[in-house]
Amino acid sequence: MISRLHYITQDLAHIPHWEQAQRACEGGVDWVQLRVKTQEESQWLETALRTQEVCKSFGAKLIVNDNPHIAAKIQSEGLHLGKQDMSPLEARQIVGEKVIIGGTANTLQDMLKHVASGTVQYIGLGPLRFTDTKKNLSPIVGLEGYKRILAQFRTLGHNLPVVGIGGVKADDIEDLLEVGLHGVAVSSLVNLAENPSAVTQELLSLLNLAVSAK
Ligand SMILES: Cc1ncc(COP(=O)(O)OP(=O)(O)O)c(N)n1
Ligand SMILES: Cc1ncsc1CCOP(=O)(O)O
Ligand SMILES: [Mg+2]
Repeated sequence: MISRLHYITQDLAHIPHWEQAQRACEGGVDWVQLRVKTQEESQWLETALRTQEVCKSFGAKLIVNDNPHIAAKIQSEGLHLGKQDMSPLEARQIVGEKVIIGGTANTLQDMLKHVASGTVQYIGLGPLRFTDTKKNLSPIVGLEGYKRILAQFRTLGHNLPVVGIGGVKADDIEDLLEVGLHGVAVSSLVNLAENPSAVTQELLSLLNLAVSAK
């Protein structure tokens, strides 16, 4: 089952990835994506192992961003790949059949490519709006973009879960689920909050509310 809240760590000078994961898990998150951008392989592996320890202690799934080799080494539950990363089919050879592979999309064509691969199990579609968290951001999708792309995707008979990403705020959740997203992926909203666990809790209850209103 693909979670409705994908919590994502980020490189921050004042707090390591595993502590970020701990705060989000304390808020109830069960899906943690480790998104490391500035560490060499050996430090990245150490970070992944420490973050995995935290996730295991909370029963949360760990999704490694970008790096199939680290995902395979630590046997994480998942791996997320974008357009600039290894192809999901190639990565599948490295991580094996059991690992959940997610893929990034910015357009309907990207989504259809993931379906055609036969190996991607969820899609992260975005960005919803501008965000400082990612460099080289793809064109903004916006709420109207989600509405149009998801309607076309479902009309074509596809039912892969799709999560919205990029500048997502608590106030967006109701609208995003209404247009057909399965859930949302958030990073800085939680990581830069004064009380990250409380923000996580709030996001989870808003998602639950939106799901039960469907
Ligand atoms: C859930 C989710 N969706 C999209 C992304 C973005 O992945 P990518 O395009 O590879 O960009 P980076 O995160 O690697 O900068 C994601 N990480 N998670
Ligand atoms: C990884 C990624 N891909 C598209 S936007 C984004 C960053 C999401 O972070 P935030 O929730 O802080 O905008
Ligand atoms: Mg990537």
